[in-house]
Amino acid sequence: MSRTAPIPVTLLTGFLGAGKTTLLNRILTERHGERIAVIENEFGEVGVDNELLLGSDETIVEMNNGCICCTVRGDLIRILTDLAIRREAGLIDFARVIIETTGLADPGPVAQTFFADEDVARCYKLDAVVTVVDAMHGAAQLDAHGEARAQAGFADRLLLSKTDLAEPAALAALTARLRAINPRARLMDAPFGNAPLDALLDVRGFDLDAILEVAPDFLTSHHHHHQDDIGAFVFEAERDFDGARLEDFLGGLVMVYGNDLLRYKGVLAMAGRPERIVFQGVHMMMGGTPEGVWPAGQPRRSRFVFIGRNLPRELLERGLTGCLQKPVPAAEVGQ
Ligand SMILES: Nc1nc2c(ncn2[C@@H]2O[C@H](COP(=O)(O)OP(=O)(O)OP(=O)(O)O)[C@@H](O)[C@H]2O)c(=O)[nH]1
Repeated sequence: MSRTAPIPVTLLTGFLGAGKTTLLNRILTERHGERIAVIENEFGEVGVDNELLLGSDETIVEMNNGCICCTVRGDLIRILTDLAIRREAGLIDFARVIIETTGLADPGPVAQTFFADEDVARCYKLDAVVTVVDAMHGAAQLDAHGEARAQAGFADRLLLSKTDLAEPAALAALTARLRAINPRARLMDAPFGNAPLDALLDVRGFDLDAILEVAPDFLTSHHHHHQDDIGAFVFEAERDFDGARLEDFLGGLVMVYGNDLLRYKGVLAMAGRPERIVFQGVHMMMGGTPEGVWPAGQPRRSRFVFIGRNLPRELLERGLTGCLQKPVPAAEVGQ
């Protein structure tokens, strides 16, 4: 299909909330003079990350109907093939692809696609697996989740985010542990995605022989099972949130469920605030920042995604609905 050089692909991975989108935004907004096609895979059926990406004139393809490492691997092949065809026809232009996986993806099967599918292998070459590790929550994530260990094990680059928040002793212990899991990868501090671009792109790092050494069944294994108790809950609303009530509710929620709330994020409409409020949370750490305005002529529609273990869905539904501004009674409308 392709007569030109294979297109380099960077696989950006890391556990839920590690800082993948933050790093991606850093890459997209840096003046590197290159067009990048981005494939975003999110865990909930409704995505938020595409709204958080800054370099919006890039080609961005969303994959939200399943996790890239299992159910939607066929979609990934179709998307990659379609991008290559459109590029060759001169309809779009990009020099490389960055795939941001869900925080629960095992990068192994995704990397496998670049060797196992003929069309993909002809048009693309996997340049590197870049894994972001949260310096604050990383050790607990490595303990609890096989996916976090696989992400570290497959990495060509290990980037430590949130080094600004971690205790030096904990940081040293995590660094030693990552080096033991994956001595092959170059490891560096990258608070807020701050790492030199030339250390991330054109790494020519993905080494099939090295991978076959640590994962001999890499080219043949297909099955990956997510922990069944981890799920996503999506809440959408067209009434604004009451800021004080939302703060109270989320404060109480994380006190009780913080351990199991792996990740929550949203783009929210708050009463009295004209801007969109981007809300981010990982376990008990959360915060909101104003980011951009709502598109003119469209409803201020909030979208909130929670990812966690045994999520209290009913409580979330009731609690969040209770944080919305009360509807104006019909009798008062037009008075
Ligand atoms: N203090 C601090 N916060 C960070 C750093 N990197 C990322 N964050 C914050 O951590 C939160 C999660 O960051 P994201 O970049 O959205 O993480 P992600 O890996 O894309 O998350 P998911 O894709 O939802 O799993 C956001 O609130 C970021 O601002 C860092 O180095 N230091």
